[in-house]
Amino acid sequence: MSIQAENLIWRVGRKTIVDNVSLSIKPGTVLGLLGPNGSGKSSLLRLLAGLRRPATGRITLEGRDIASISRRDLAQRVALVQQHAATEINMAVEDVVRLGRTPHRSPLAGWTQLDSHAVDTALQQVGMTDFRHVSWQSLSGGERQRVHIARALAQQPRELFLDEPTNHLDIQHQLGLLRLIARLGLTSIVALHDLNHAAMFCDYLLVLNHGKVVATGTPAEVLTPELLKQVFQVECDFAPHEDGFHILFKK
Ligand SMILES: Nc1ncnc2c1ncn2[C@@H]1O[C@H](COP(=O)(O)OP(=O)(O)OP(=O)(O)O)[C@@H](O)[C@H]1O
Repeated sequence: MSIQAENLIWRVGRKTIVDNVSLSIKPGTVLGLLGPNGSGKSSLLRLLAGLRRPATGRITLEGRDIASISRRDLAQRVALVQQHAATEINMAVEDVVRLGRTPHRSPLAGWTQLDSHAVDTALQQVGMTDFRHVSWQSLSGGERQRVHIARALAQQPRELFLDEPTNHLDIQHQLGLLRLIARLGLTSIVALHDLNHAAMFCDYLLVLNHGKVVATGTPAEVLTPELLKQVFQVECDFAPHEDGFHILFKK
C-alpha cells in the first residue's frame, strides 16, 4: 500500500474531529474523499500530509511512518493543495509555480534544467502557460486555483492531496483537472463535493460523516440511494451511463 492510516484520531479541545479513521490506498490510484460540510475531510487531509499530528494512530507512506520522515523528505514527496490557499505577495505566476521546487533544491545548487522542466510541464498541465508572466494579483479565482495546482505538480510529488480542487473552476476546467489527476498516475486523495465527478474520476471513495468513516469501496459500491439519504439527506435516482452511472437528484 502506498498510503496507510490506522485508527487516526484528531481532537480540538474536547471535540473529536477525525474519529478513528483507517484507510489504505494502492499506489497510483485516486481516492475520492466525500462527506458533508464539516465532516472532517480537510482535517484528515492535513493529518495525512503531515501538517497536523494525530492524537492517536499512525500514518505510513510505503511502509514508513511519517513521524520518522524528515520535513524535507516529506515535502519532496507529498503535495497538499489546500482550500482557500492564499498567496498575498505580488509575484508572477511563474514564480508562484517555481516555489513548488523549493523542497528539491539545495542552497548550493542553482536553478537547474530539471527545475525549469518541472515548472514548464506543470504550467502546461493546468493550461496556464500563457499566463506565466502575468501578476498573481490580477488572476481570477479559478486561474489562481489552477496556479496553486501547478505549484503542487511542479513539486513532482509521489502523493498528491487536493482539497476541493474544482472549487472556483468552470465546468471545462473542473473536468480537465479531474481528468488530469486521474491520468497522472500519482497516489492521490481528492476531497470533492460533486458526487458525479467522484464517480467518474475516482478509483475508490471514502465517505466521512461526523469525522467517522461510513463507507469505503468503489464508486458503485459506495454511492447508493441509501447512503446518500443517510449521509447527505438527499433523494436520488441512478441512471446508467457510459462511465458507469449518473446520480440524478430529486427536487
Ligand atoms: N483548528 C480547528 N479548530 C477548531 N475546530 C476545527 C479546526 N479545524 C477544523 N475544525 C472543525 O472540525 C470540523 C471539520 O472541519 P473540516 O474543515 O475538516 O471539514 P470538511 O469536511 O473539510 O468541511 P467542508 O466540506 O465544509 O470543507 C468542523 O466542524 C470545523 O469547524
